[in-house]
Amino acid sequence: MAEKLSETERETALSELQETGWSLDADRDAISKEFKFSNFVSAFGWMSQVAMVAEKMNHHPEWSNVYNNVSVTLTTHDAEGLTELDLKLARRMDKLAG
Ligand SMILES: C[C@H](O)[C@H](O)[C@H]1CNC2=NC(N)=NC(=O)C2=N1
Repeated sequence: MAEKLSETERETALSELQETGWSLDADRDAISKEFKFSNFVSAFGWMSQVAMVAEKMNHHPEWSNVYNNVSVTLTTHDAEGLTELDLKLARRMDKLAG
């Protein structure tokens, strides 16, 4: 099982991820981001790609979609906080969003 990030690991990762629009929800030890697309089909296409990646990783996002907007929160339920898996999925999401 993935281990919770150390304080240093968390800070290093956050300073990188904040540059692409992720923010920390300190209460939940989770990271969140709003992804905006040009329309619903682009948003849902991206969600489909991410779903395949998430299933392969066995690490799943909390997300909701309204038209061209997808709100994402990542945390590791099993560890009750942020782990390397959340960082990995966040980076994959950014990459797939282009
Ligand atoms: C049994 C299964 O491995 C677990 O429930 C997985 C599935 N997907 C998961 N996704 C997330 N985000 N956190 C988890 O702890 C988690 N655990």
